[in-house]
Amino acid sequence: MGEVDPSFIQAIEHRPKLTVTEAEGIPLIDLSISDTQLVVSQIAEACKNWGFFQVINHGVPLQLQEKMVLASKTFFSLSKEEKQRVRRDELNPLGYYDTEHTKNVRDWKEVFDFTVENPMLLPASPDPQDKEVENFVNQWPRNPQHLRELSEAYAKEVEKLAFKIMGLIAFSLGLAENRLDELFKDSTSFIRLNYYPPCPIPDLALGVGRHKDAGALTVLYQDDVGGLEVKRKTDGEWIRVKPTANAYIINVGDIIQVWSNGKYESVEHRVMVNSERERFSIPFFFNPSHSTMVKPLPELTNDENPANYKEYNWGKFFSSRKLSNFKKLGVENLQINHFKFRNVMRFVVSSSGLAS
Ligand SMILES: O=C(O)CCC(=O)C(=O)O
Ligand SMILES: [Fe+2]
Repeated sequence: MGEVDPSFIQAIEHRPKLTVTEAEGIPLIDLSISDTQLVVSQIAEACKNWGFFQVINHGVPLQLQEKMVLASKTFFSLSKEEKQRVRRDELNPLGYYDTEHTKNVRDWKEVFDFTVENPMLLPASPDPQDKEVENFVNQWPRNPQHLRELSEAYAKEVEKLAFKIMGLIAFSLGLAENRLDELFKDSTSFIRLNYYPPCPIPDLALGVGRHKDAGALTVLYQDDVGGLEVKRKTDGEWIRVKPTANAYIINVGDIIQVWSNGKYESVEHRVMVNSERERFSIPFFFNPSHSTMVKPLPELTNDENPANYKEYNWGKFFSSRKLSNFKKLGVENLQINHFKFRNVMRFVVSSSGLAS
């Protein structure tokens, strides 16, 4: 084993256990069931109890998914020089990147990011006074040649699934199915191709460190290797999400947590790596337009159940996150907790659970 860059090493309390707990408990939901009420109630339970679930019979053509995975494998198998040609930088956050950090520890992975809307509009800076908006444009490698065409077709299909699940979630909150749809016009949704190479120190490093997804919803493909772990809400134990053939993993992001006024929480997760097999995954991050002001939905708040979060602008939040990854600020990056009201009267009995 050669020398490993110390920036990959997790603090002792965040290192993974090599004995894996694989729970049967993470719900598997069949979207082809004609009883919509049943599907909606399954989704409500899953969002409340886990923040995670898997879906089958989801409508994304299997052949397209297989081609997408194959193209991703081909891209990551190219030489470093070839991949660096589409490297992302401070000016363009899209493309290839191999030094991603989560909470200031380096992740054992390489990624390739592209947006669904091309170009994508985002604030030029996180500064609230700066009103400038910038266009971000995808960068495509020369190889594999068909990556662009394939990625665009795949993005369309997965986006359809994301809208469908968002509709079911809205329904489960007592809202009209299309209540949130318009917020995803001019979306900032993006897809990440993840490649986790075999790792000589799987007990010290992580493919992705513990984090919550900042957007609305994540629709994730994972291969059969396994490694994704979810922090179980009941006891804080890290639980492995069992790879399930032809399933997508869905998780609630921070924005749904705020929209639902905390009813559906965004749950922490991480990715373990292993010393034998490389792993591929493809998350689709379903994000609203940059101009969206995120706050608890008025239909879900009232005098008895007041808003638990202050309003924030999604575009500014997103660009602040992107920037903190480049600058490696050495401090905690922006979290939705920072927008939580500290209502002493309401939370006096459970103050310990609020500080996180
Ligand atoms: O690779 C995975 O299974 C999940 C990756 C992830 O959580 C992320 O990219 O946000
Ligand atoms: Fe994630």
